[in-house]
Amino acid sequence: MPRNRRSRLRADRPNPSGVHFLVSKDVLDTLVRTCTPGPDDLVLDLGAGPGVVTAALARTHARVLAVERDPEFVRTLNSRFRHNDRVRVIQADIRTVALPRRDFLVVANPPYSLSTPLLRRLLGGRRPNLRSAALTVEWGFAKRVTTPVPASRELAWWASRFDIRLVRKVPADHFRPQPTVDSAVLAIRRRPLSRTTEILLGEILDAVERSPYRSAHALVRRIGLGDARRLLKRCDIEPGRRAATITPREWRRVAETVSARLGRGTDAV
Ligand SMILES: C[S@@+](CC[C@H](N)C(=O)[O-])C[C@H]1O[C@@H](n2cnc3c(N)ncnc32)[C@H](O)[C@@H]1O
Repeated sequence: MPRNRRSRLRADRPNPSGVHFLVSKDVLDTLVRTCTPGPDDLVLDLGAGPGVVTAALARTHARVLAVERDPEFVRTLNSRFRHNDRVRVIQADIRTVALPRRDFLVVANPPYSLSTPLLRRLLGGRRPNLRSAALTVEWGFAKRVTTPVPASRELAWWASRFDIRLVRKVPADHFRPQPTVDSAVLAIRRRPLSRTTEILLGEILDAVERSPYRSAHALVRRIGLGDARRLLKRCDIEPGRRAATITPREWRRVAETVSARLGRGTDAV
């Protein structure tokens, strides 16, 4: 049977689990290049399947942790990487598997149904050890998490602590079976921030969630961050703007400015 007919048949097979395997070398290269792991890095492939991403990561000489729930795939992975002591296979659920206590990277094509719980785990914790990630996600999800003014407090929190960038669109035919929607490669990079900035940012985002229609000036004054008008001007934010229109990056600048002021022990903004 001609090759394209065979793959068309595979693509047409019902896929109740919603699992889509990557069949594009180009996308695989993009995923790896986005994170550029090296021999000193620890990289997680979450939802490793038969190991196409794991194999690409192994070629970078990074230490690789392949996490997979399905026992059959785990057997395949163990057999495929049995001679590579830089690759460890773990049979576990990516929603609960213990995350490394040291800095790590994630390069993966995880199940799309788990995109939100996964990002919640990777980006949402108090002191995230995730340094950077390259993930495939549904196109709509990618748009939601990269919009400049996120729709929820949780998305704003992620965006204020990490650079989240849409690297490229990935057409459905880059997977087997084909998903019903297009996908995207998402790049995520941690932006370190001090504990004080983190606390201030949390307070600001809480206040925005409570009072999205309040002006930035009224909101900052209510939180008690000093001379609100001066602080906002210094951060290039028009004080009359509605709180909900201000980007997480701009709020982060406000929190950093206040934090730096507190660090110097002076009230001057
Ligand atoms: C989209 S497939 C990707 C497989 C492979 N990474 C690839 O790109 O070809 C997702 C994989 O995650 C696995 N999986 C689904 N739910 C999981 C979970 N909760 N924990 C761990 N693995 C899971 C599936 O068995 C499947 O192998």
